[in-house]
Amino acid sequence: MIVGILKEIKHQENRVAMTPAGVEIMVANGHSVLVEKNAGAASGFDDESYAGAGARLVGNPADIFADAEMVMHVKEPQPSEYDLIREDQIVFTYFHFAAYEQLTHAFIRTRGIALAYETIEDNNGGLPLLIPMSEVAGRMAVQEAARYLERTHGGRGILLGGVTGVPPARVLVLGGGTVGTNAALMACGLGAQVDLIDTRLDRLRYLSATMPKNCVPIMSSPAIIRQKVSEADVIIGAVLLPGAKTPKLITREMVKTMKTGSVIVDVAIDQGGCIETSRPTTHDDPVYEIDGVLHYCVSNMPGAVPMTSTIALTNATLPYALAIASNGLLEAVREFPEMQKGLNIVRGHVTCKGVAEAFDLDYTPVEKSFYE
Ligand SMILES: NC(=O)C1=CN([C@@H]2O[C@H](COP(=O)(O)OP(=O)(O)OC[C@H]3O[C@@H](n4cnc5c(N)ncnc54)[C@H](O)[C@@H]3O)[C@@H](O)[C@H]2O)C=CC1
Ligand SMILES: CC(=O)C(=O)O
Repeated sequence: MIVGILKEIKHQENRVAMTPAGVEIMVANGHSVLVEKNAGAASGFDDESYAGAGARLVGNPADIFADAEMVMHVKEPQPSEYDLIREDQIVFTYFHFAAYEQLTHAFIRTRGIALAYETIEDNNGGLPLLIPMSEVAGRMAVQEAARYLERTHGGRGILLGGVTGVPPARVLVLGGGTVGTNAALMACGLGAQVDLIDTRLDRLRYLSATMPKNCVPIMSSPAIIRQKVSEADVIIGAVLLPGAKTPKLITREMVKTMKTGSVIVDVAIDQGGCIETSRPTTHDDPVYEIDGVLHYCVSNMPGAVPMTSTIALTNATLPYALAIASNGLLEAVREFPEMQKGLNIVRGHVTCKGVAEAFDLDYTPVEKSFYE
């Protein structure tokens, strides 16, 4: 198969969809890999290393869209790319359609095949292509919160861990999945007092048994969230309903009860965010203030640490990309059944229930979409 690796064009996105080591494996398996010039530069991979791995370097993204049967990105296609996507072309990337109505309608019109990293889901509810970036974003969330709590960055002027005789900051983490657990571990490591909220009793039981003593796993309810919000110095939003728009668990009224200079990091912003006052921001201008509370809502946080993130992402995506290239999409889905849930839009049909519900569109089961 001809596989295309595009340079990211989303603002301040520095990752790339495949490392030279990944390209070498694709080429060794008989595939042609087209890599856009400079695609890996910000992740520390120069054009020579891609050429050395057997890639053909291409100057113009339009040529990659024209030749490749599957194109790989990190983030969602941008408006300048919509018209380049061809019917039946596989686009393998993070889409987060439920948060982007314009992108959803544009992709439907292309009649291409959208295979979304973030909704590939195994039988146990695991999200193998979201996990590595959620690990990065969860860990980063605490770094960012610590930075913006500093007075010099507009925050309350407190240290997450406190010091002898001075209490630590209180951190509220909404969602005890990958982002939430990684954030809680980092905050605990720095000495903060952490409340970690989730809806799943079995998950809470596991977290109670494995998390440090300064982390308290708690069952989610509007009442407990209301109480904990008013006590928190930091809130980290890490809730997910795969494929769907994130529920708003914290209202503007609740944000008003927070202390001046406290910090919200809404990591879940890529699916719409779980706090009513959240709106997407960029690495250039990551923070804004509402009712005295700083909001950090960058929708591509791992893009700030591309050398770590690009390798972690390729480690997870490569087996799937290789299976598609070697055996075709349908056979690859038979080999890795979790990929079926990754198919969000197929030949003009919305095949992900969460996306259909977000925009009141017709839902078509994947099996039907290939034959209509
Ligand atoms: N902004 C960024 O750069 C990045 C954002 N993300 C996003 O972070 C979000 C979380 O991702 P993961 O941790 O991987 O998902 P996950 O599926 O591992 O965890 C989500 C957790 O939310 C819990 N949950 C659902 N409803 C809840 C409720 N009402 N109250 C409390 N908890 C609830 C679930 O039980 C689950 O444990 C996703 O939207 C993901 O796309 C991930 C990576 C980077
Ligand atoms: C998960 C995601 O959207 C990201 O890593 O940017």
